[in-house]
Amino acid sequence: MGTFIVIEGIDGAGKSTQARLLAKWFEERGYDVVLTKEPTDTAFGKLIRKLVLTGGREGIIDGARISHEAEALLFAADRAEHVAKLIKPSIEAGKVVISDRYFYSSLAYQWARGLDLEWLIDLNRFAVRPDLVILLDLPVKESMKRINGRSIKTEFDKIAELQKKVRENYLKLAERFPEMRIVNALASVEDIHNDIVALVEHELFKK
Ligand SMILES: Nc1ncnc2c1ncn2[C@@H]1O[C@H](COP(=O)(O)OP(=O)(O)O)[C@@H](O)[C@H]1O
Ligand SMILES: Cc1cn([C@H]2C[C@H](O)[C@@H](COP(=O)(O)OP(=O)(O)O)O2)c(=O)[nH]c1=O
Repeated sequence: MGTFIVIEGIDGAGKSTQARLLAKWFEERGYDVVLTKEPTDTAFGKLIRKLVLTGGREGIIDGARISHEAEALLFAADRAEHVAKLIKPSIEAGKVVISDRYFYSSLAYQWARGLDLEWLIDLNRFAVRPDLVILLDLPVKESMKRINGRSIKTEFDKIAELQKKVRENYLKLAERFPEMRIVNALASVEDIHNDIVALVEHELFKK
């Protein structure tokens, strides 16, 4: 059996940067690595980008934004395909799977949208549990600085407010899910990478 590692955190926390570095670290040690992300690049992911992640007309059906419940179901559908077609087969083939976001994103974000946490957990029960989840934690102000210049999808303050709630949710989830480990993402890229490697070595190779 392979290994399944997930990187989580608010937008701009450094997930994709660290996922890439961790993938390289495993590759240099001879592992067969699958680096992947959610939302995926499949038709489901494209539908999410069209219906959920745009502030424009595309996210509107019959004059109203799509509901938060429909959002949660779209993310779950995308994830179901991701698990069935890529994650499960890769783990079974003995590979190291590294995913930039997973169902913890649905819990943190859709919960922040006001949906019921227990419903979200039930909805995502099909999703195989990772061996390790790295939660990159940093203040929203810092993440905002990092993504400044990226296309802002809605009004800035509203995003900051949502991200604050999402950050708090992640920290609460880390108390509930023992596979989640908090890493201080305020450090340099290199220091964070070293912290992640130390966790991987400690958590996955201790036996
Ligand atoms: N530790 C860090 N310190 C400063 N800037 C960083 C750090 N890690 C990543 N960045 C930069 O911040 C931005 C967001 O990083 P990224 O890895 O894309 O985050 P995410 O995938 O979580 O949205 C990028 O421009 C990246 O180069
Ligand atoms: C996977 C997932 C992401 N999201 C949110 C987090 C991000 O703000 C947004 C898009 O993720 P992001 O990582 O920014 O992907 P991309 O850069 O490809 O658009 O979707 C959820 O709300 N629920 C989920 O289940």
